[in-house]
Amino acid sequence: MRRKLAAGNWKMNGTNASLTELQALIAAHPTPQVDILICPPATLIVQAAGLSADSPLMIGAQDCHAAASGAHTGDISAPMLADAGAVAVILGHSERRQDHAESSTLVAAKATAAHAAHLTAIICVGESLAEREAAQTLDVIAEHLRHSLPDSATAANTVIAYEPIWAIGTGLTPSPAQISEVHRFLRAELTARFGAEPAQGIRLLYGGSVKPANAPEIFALADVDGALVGGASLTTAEFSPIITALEQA
Ligand SMILES: O=C[C@H](O)COP(=O)(O)O
Repeated sequence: MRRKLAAGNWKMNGTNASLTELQALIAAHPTPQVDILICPPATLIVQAAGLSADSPLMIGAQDCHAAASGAHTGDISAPMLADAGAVAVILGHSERRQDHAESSTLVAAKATAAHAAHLTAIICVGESLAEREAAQTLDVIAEHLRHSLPDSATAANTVIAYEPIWAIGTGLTPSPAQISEVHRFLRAELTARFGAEPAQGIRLLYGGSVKPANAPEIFALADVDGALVGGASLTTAEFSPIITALEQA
């Protein structure tokens, strides 16, 4: 049985003042029936981890370097994130693939580093609108998955997030049939690579314009084990009902 996961990605948003939202979220969900993870910007990880230390809410990061330490100005390593209090790290988000030209091979190296630091790697895959319109969605997903996922991936240390690029921050979402098709495909690809039992345990998140209004329909789909939420994770008013919808799914 896969435990469901509501993950919030604050992206490049948030200052100390935003920690009041985190406090409110912790207070609103003292005994959640699902895992809750907030990935604030790196500058807030230490404070966020301190605030949530006595609660079930977990703190994650949004990226890490593939090396454990060294001359990489401006970068942060997986052991540093773990030391700061993070338990997970988002890797291969489309915004990093686009803004920083990150390849799937690099994502796999980062995931290997995350695993070595005992962080859960949340590995993102997803097609652009042009790729969907050219009927290349499953090919793109297969390529992302094959090359971004290291052999060290297990159900305990890896989560896959399907995020169609055209649905991120746009208010657009794929139809339930489109989400189901990709999640079914992801499960089949994982089964082919890792075997049925390990593949059954890996959680698959959907991400892209998840809001309180559409969360129940998305969470009702087979093989959707939760969500990676951007904009709606910034406030407790929006994220809390998404968590509740996941608990009730
Ligand atoms: O990591 C989160 C996703 O990019 C989704 O962002 P969004 O919920 O603002 O569309």
